[in-house]
Amino acid sequence: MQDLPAFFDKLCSREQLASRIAALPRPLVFTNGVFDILHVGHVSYLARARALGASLVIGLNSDASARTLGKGPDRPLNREADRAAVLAALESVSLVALFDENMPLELLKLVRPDLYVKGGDYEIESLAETPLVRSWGGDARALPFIDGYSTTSLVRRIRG
Ligand SMILES: Nc1ncnc2c1ncn2[C@@H]1O[C@H](COP(=O)(O)OP(=O)(O)OP(=O)(O)O)[C@@H](O)[C@H]1O
Ligand SMILES: O=P(O)(O)O[C@@H]1O[C@H]([C@H](O)CO)[C@@H](O)[C@H](O)[C@@H]1O
Repeated sequence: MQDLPAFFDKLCSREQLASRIAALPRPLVFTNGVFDILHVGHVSYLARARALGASLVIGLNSDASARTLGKGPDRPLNREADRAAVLAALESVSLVALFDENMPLELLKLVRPDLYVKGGDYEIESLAETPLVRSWGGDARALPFIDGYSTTSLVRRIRG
């Protein structure tokens, strides 16, 4: 594709990560997920996350990684490059980096965010990410869950 929109610059390879992270304003907020079909729960959550800092980095599960999470045999429906581009188009998002592991721990060690967030569908104190981020003086917080919105329920409705 030629003449890509500017938001494609927010997609970041592992090789570029250190220099791109160093250039972002702090405090830096980090979250991760699959974000298969974007919905109002996601975009509200990401806007709230961004408002807690000066930049927001997304760790995005690769397709291979997402397939291990038990969301269904045909998930993710959107490929990683497409999920990354949709997130990058959001004003709230500063950078999107893929991760291939089951959990984003190696990526977190490279980014070293000031704040780690997940939605209220997670018990933040029980996540392995929480003590890791606190080990360098950062913190972790759960953000409000907006009831009635999930990719899985959307897929069920579309399929009748
Ligand atoms: N309705 C919602 N309100 C607030 N945050 C949400 C909501 N849905 C998802 N999130 C957050 O967005 C991030 C990505 O979530 P995820 O991709 O699992 O969305 P999902 O819609 O729950 O998908 P799925 O149904 O496939 O599990 C997670 O950190 C999650 O906590
Ligand atoms: O989109 P999801 O399913 O909310 O994202 C998952 O979050 C997990 C969480 O960080 C607990 O460790 C993570 O391990 C998984 O790889 C997905 O990103």
